[in-house]
Amino acid sequence: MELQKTSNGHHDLSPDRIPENGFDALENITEGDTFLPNKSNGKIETQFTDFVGKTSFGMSIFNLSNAILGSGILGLAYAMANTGIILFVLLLTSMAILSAYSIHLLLKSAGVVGIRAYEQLGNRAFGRPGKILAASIITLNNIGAMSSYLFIVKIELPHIIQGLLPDNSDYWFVDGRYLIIIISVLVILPLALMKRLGYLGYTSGFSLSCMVFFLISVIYKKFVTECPEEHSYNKTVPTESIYNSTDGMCEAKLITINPQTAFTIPIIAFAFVCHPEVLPIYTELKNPSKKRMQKVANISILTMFVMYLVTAIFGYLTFYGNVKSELLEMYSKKDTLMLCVRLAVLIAVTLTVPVVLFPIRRAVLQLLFPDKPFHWVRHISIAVCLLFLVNLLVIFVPNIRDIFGFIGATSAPSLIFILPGIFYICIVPEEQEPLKSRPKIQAIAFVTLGFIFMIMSITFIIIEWVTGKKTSGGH
Ligand SMILES: NC(=O)C[C@H](N)C(=O)O
Repeated sequence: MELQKTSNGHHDLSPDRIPENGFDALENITEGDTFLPNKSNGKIETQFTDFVGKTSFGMSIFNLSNAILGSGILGLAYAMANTGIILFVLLLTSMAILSAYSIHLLLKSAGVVGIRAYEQLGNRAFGRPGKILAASIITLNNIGAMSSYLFIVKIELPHIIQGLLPDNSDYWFVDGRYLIIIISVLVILPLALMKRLGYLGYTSGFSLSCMVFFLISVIYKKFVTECPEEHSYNKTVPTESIYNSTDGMCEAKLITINPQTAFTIPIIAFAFVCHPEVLPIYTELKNPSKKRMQKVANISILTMFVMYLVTAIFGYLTFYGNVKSELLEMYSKKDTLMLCVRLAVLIAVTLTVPVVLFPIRRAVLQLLFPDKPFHWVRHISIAVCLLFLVNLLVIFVPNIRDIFGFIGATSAPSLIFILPGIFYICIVPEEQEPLKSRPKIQAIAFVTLGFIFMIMSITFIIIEWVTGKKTSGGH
């Protein structure tokens, strides 16, 4: 059976298996006697005795690729414009490798104790506070992902409507702020009120096809679009190019640094987050073994790496220094092909919003009302509050870059680097790997790197926000 979407809006064990109000229920399954540590060949291996995964190797790759792929792809050309091609490729490659290493740490920790959910690793490492911490970071990440999806609606729906209108008049219904409220109330809320995700969980195939369609169009457009010499988007701070002496907006830079470079690592980190999905997908895998799951992860990461690189390069080589933090926004409103791409991406992200909302609500219910049975009032009010909060955020945040930046600098390094490293250090027993053994030292270095990324990114982003506001008086 295919997985359903979960923590970052992607895949989940079927709701029939994990009850709506379910972290503790999950904990009973995962940490009870359903997993039998099996000491064969002198190695401790844990088997999922209650559950036989049925998802094939290929389907698992598809599911994990879907978990990785999201709105992050739209920000990568902007990231490349602010680092230059070489620096970007180096950073993207490093993040892909580190992301695969992080999955190795998660799989190894999960293998020791037989756990199938990210939060449960937190529980195993630090008890309830660990579980609450992991759940809160996943929730923050999901709220960020949800906001970025809704932000795309805010930017793109007006473009689609304008593309269909004969004139360019500024009607109220081409204002993205009103449109997201309308879409939230008429489309997202009713879907979010369903008791179960049902078929919504299966939209992943559709989303992936939309993104492939987007990718092909971005490549095609590179060859038929002239670089806009004079674009309405004004850079407020001059670009300082190390490699090129001239500062033309229509030439490719190999290495460049400017204040917006601060957003590069967060955008790339955001784009690779899929880590809360890895263990549920592992549980569903047919003939599961760590090696097999690592292969699934490596292939998915490699595929997404190629997709990200191609999008960034062709997006950048179409618009060069003019490119905005949401690539789609750059294309002409009157272009029929791009109108179709916009529509496809828009439907995909709109359907993903309620799917991302479900796990957030589950976490909130679990944290605030742990032992209470299902109740419609709680179910509905949490969805309404979450949507209200995300709408407010999307209305007041001026740029999708700020969402990528904030989430990519806080929850993304925590989910990719800090938590998996710490879980590994705490969960893998000293007898098996002492603190001074190579794998543990590597894990410690990995956690440190995560903290460095986090502190560096947050500092640079705050500096950019403060100085950027001073020079431009807002955006
Ligand atoms: N936080 C996430 O789940 C982001 C996802 N990797 C994306 O690119 O949209």
